[in-house]
Amino acid sequence: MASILPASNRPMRPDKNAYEGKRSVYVKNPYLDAMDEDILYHLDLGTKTHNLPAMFGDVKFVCVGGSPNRMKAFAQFMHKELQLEGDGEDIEDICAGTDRYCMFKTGPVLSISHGMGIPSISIMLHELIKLLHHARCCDVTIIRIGTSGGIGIAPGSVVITDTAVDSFFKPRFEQIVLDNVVTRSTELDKELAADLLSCSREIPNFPTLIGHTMCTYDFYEGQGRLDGALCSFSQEKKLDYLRRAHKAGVRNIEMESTVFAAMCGLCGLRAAVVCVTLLDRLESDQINLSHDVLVEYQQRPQLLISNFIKKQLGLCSQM
Ligand SMILES: O=P(O)(O)O[C@H]1O[C@H](CO)[C@@H](O)[C@H]1O
Ligand SMILES: O=c1cc[nH]c(=O)[nH]1
Repeated sequence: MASILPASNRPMRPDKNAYEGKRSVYVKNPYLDAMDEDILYHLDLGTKTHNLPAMFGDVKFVCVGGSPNRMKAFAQFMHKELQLEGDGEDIEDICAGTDRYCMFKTGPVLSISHGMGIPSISIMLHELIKLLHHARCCDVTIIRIGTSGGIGIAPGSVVITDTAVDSFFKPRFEQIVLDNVVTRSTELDKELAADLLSCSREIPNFPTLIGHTMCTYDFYEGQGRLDGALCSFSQEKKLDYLRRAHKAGVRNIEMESTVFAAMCGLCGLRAAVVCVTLLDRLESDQINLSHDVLVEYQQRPQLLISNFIKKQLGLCSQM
């Protein structure tokens, strides 16, 4: 397997301490500057049709997650938490002209849906990162707030990812570029993860841990489930695989973290992945939580991130 990390693909970490000084959002594409216009097709935005610096120049926090409703609810929640004018209920979808993704802005917080899986989030990230670049944003923190399957931990636990790993438990994301395999690092910002963990400690009854997150290309066979339309392995093989994953430090499984970590790292974004676990995969495959429990679990990463953002903005007394 080719393992290529050319100089132009190495992470750009311009500042020693990410919390000090200005940190720009980088695009790593020599062709972009020469383009007369950049149409962000899947976001229904563009450099000629929209004044991106005016619309987005003040963005400091970007939160992404699979579901449009979750990301709208998060934007409305943040609106209230930041005590912005109005009740936020009528918040507008900036990407209403497309039904691929939805995007909401409340103060310095942007909330965007990315759909399910690596190809879907990858397209959104290309256009989001270009948007942040065109808008001349700096010091942006990006956080994926998602759901996942836990391994050996109680459902409802929140996992803050230190490193995203692939299905072989390796900290890498393999992107096919033309007919080459380009391997990119999936390290996330350790200082940010530690800050999020300490923030979680201030919320009562809030089980949180730091661990590796495994990112797969599929929800069923790809995550070792026995309940898909296809299954070509035994219960014993499934448990052996999940136990090996646990031994390698994996505490949860989802479907976007490797490409998220790789792209954000390369483009100078301080990034974190915070996912609640919906079940313990050593116990079951089916998600049979009641609607209310599911909603409450999905709110956990939102609550943590809202507290974190408020602290970063100096709106909380504790930090
Ligand atoms: O909760 P979200 O953000 O959708 O993410 C997780 O849920 C989906 C599968 O149900 C996958 O996209 C997985 O990564
Ligand atoms: O088991 C799970 C639950 C949520 N999301 C996943 O990708 N896997």
